[in-house]
Amino acid sequence: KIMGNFGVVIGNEDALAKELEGIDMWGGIDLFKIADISNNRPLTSVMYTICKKRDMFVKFKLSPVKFLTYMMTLEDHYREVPYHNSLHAADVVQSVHVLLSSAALDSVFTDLEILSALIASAMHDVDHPGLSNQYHCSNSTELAIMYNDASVLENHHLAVGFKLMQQNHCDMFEHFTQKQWQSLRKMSIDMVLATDMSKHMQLLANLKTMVETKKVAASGVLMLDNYTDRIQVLQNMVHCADLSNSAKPIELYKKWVSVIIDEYWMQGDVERQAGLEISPMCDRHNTSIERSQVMFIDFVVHPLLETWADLVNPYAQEIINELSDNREYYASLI
Ligand SMILES: COc1ccc(-c2ccn(C[C@@H](O)CN3CCOCC3)n2)cc1OC1CCCC1
Ligand SMILES: [Zn+2]
Repeated sequence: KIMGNFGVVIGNEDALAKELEGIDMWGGIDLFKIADISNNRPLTSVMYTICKKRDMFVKFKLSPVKFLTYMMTLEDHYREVPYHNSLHAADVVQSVHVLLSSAALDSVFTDLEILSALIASAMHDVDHPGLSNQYHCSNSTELAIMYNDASVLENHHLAVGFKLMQQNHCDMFEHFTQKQWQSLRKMSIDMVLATDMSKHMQLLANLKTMVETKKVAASGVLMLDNYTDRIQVLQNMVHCADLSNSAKPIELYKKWVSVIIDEYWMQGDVERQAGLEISPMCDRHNTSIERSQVMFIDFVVHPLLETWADLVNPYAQEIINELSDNREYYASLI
């Protein structure tokens, strides 16, 4: 009875059903609660529910059993770190699902592009060690050597995510044509590599250019007529979802702040122990949580989400409003 209604076998399906009702809405689900009632399978249950809703099993002849076996294996390969665990992956999957549903993107993307964005989101931080790229490169760790200091973590997440697909009973894309497989793989790789924060400025610049030159059909949907434009919108969508905590309802946002700070401070402790320079905002003995959130919103999150809102205007205004309210909340605590 692996099938359950949400891909996971638990005692209380109806409690999970209740919690997942808001899955199509921005901030509509509480992943911390879903982790509790899904027997700590938030990623599997969210991904299964969304793919079911989007009829992906029929569209791509996916074996639900193989899909679930892969998703549970993928979820098992997320580490028990405070932030970059399967809860965060589930959050990014659900956020991408909502961003994809924006009216401005209505029937803009193909089913394969949508599936690729969901798969990329599900695997985008798998086996994250809770230590940053900077840490790996500064210390020439095994991963840094493996990937020559270039998007070290992101390359690792992709390698793990795709390697697991080759495992027994995990080959859910067995019915894909070579063309479909190559396309999904290339798009997923391009999206996950774009979650490297060192690519943020370049991604934002591309998005701004797209907004300035955007072509909109009479129906109001975006016109994207080449791979470069299409993948840039998908990359920015996943990147927005990855950094969207501060644009969610304040109670959820506060939970994300407490776990990301734990991870930053754990990294700072490792650096202090090793006599290394402590990374920005990672020193538990001198970080103002409120000030750093306000700065992160002002310098990173708001510029990105505001540009995204321009692209899909006016369908992301609620996200911008939520972000501004949350910024004021932390600014008032400084
Ligand atoms: C809810 O707040 C956040 C949500 C997500 C992130 C976030 C996502 C990816 N990153 C990048 C790090 O994975 C890499 N860093 C390099 C510096 O060392 C620590 C590791 N950070 C950050 C957040 O706040 C930070 C803590 C105070 C202000 C900024
Ligand atoms: Zn992430």
